[in-house]
Amino acid sequence: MDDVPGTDSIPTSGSDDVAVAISGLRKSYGALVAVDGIDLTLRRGTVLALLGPNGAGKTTTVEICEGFTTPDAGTVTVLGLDPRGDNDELRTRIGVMLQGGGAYPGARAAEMLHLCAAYSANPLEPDWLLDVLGLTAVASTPVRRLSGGQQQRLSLACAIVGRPELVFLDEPTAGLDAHARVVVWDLITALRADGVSVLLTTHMLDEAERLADDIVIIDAGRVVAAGTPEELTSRDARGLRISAAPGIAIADAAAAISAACDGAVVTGAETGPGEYVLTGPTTPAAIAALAQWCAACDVAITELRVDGISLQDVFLNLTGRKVRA
Ligand SMILES: Nc1ncnc2c1ncn2[C@@H]1O[C@H](COP(=O)(O)OP(=O)(O)OP(=O)(O)O)[C@@H](O)[C@H]1O
Repeated sequence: MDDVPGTDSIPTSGSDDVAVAISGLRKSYGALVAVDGIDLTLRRGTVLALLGPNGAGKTTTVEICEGFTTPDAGTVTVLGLDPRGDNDELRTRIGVMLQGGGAYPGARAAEMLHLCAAYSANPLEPDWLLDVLGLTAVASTPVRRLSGGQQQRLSLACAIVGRPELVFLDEPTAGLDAHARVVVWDLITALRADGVSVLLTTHMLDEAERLADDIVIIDAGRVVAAGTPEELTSRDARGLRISAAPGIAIADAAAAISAACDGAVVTGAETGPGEYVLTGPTTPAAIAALAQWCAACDVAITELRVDGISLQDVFLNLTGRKVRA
């Protein structure tokens, strides 16, 4: 994709190189603790992916940054400003893509985008954006008649048409087909290349791995891991993958390998029904210990591989496999 046209004028100056700084952030809804002491930093001109299972607190965190929700404790600065106290100034400098759109349902797609563009002193060309996002053919279709994926793309267009310095994208590719996902990924890459900072929430590990400079994994309102995609996946870069019956005591297998390998750190996870990964040593001693454990426990392995560890393995190891409410 071409660069976003005319983005030389995007202001990236500021007192520092931080777009979003969050420290000790907390938010509860009654007895439910949605955000439980989150710290994170989005560097200017980079993409940060906030990853987490359902209900982890991603949207709450982003809504606090956008000024829509008041935190109970902690500090948040966005482009050096207070999201609630300085909301009027921030509105002109940030772009927000909400889950579920936020457009006027009666307006036509192009009208909607032109309306969003009219709020900016120096907007992107709306018709160019419609074209890039594959929406030209539905430009005069009322928003309520657009498909879910078309509404999602229009929502993204509305978030970026005003040339924001910083854009919040809440699950930007949820519900999009494979072609549309790639278009959105290319657009996010082009925004980053033009100096725009992006805070992205996603469930899609491949999306985070592909787009993000930094990844923060949260679970139950807390940060459980943070780093570059490379840092997160090279922490335990290799492991043993096995296929066997679902539900075997993989933690016991991990303990057996650890005991045979001088107490090396070994973690076991079932990454899919009957599919397991044991992160840690892959030496002959580790494989022999695994085989001995299988023999002792009457576990039949149908496949054994020595493999690299993916972000999905790291994510499942950290957040478990239980489906969240
Ligand atoms: N306005 C609210 N009132 C009560 N509970 C809320 C409210 N908003 C969020 N929650 C709860 O706070 C927790 C965190 O929700 P949040 O939407 O931030 O999670 P998420 O990580 O974005 O989840 P998902 O991936 O499913 O969108 C959830 O248990 C949710 O039910």
